[in-house]
Amino acid sequence: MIEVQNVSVHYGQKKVVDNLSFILGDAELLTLVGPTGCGKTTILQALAGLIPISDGTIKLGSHTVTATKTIAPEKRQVGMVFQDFALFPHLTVIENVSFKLKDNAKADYWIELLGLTPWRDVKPANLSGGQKQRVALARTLAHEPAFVLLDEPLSNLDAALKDDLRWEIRQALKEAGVPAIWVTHDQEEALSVGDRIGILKDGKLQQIDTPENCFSKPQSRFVARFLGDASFLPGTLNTSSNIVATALGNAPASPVNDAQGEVDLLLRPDDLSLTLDEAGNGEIIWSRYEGSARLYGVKTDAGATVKIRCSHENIAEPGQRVMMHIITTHPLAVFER
Ligand SMILES: Nc1ncnc2c1ncn2[C@@H]1O[C@H](COP(=O)(O)OP(=O)(O)OP(=O)(O)O)[C@@H](O)[C@H]1O
Repeated sequence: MIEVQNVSVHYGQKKVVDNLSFILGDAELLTLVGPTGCGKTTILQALAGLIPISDGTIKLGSHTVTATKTIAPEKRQVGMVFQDFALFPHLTVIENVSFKLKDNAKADYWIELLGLTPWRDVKPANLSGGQKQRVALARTLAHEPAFVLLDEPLSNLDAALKDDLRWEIRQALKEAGVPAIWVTHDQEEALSVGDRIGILKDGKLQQIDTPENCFSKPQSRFVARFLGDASFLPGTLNTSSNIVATALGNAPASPVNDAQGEVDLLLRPDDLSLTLDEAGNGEIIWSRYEGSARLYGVKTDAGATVKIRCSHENIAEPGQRVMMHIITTHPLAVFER
């Protein structure tokens, strides 16, 4: 278990992590996202013991760290995985994974589990990026860490490789049964691999919850925008029925911070249908081809702009009139105007 309570970190006078608190259960995977410079790497470094904290408490199993009572990184039993793999170039895969291990069986176990057996006696220069990252993970897990910190582990890899490897890494961490924190700048990655996701801004945790809750019940417009395409459509909330009425139809509402009366409804691009219709309620202003889908920017007749994602077969051009309807049936977040 990792327990972080009211932790702050300063670089000189500048507070870069501000009153951070969360508890991570055994085998739980937390993904941390946020704009560049928001403090993600600093949090990992503080947990690893590479930089001191200026306030608060970190509990790592039986160890407790404070601003005045620190514990050396090598005593924290931390496993770290970096974007640049950090392998020894002169050692083979098995030598890298079993480095400083007394028992090679653990190295063999993770080499096999991560599909590296055919490359057991090969040096890193002869491996692909994905294979190198598997070796780095095998080495980390073979040393039986109490917790694992991953700093952008996939950012040096091709898009095609990332999808499979993110699942393999998640499965391996679950197999190891240790708590892990995975820092990424890729919102989609954070939403898909994390048991929970934490969204940071200026060193402060804005929200920490399941990916589903953070995406569909964001506690702020910042979180709503950061996790995906977000349009805000004016509406009026009926608080007794929790239905919001908008120019594009009614929808069940999930009010944020007791929003009421005149509100803005959060719409994701899949929450709306779109058909060509001269007598419709808006006009296409731009279109973006995405391969399997098309994303449209549409101006409603009332003057709001919304984004709508449709099948690639649904072709509309800027300037064409369209009819839009809200099609989602689950409650949508509404914010005070
Ligand atoms: N050694 C340092 N000395 C002074 N300031 C630093 C140092 N390292 C980082 N910072 C500052 O601390 C803040 C947080 O940096 P950090 O690297 O943790 O952000 P990040 O969220 O990981 O960013 P990115 O997504 O770009 O990697 C930034 O404003 C950065 O400029």
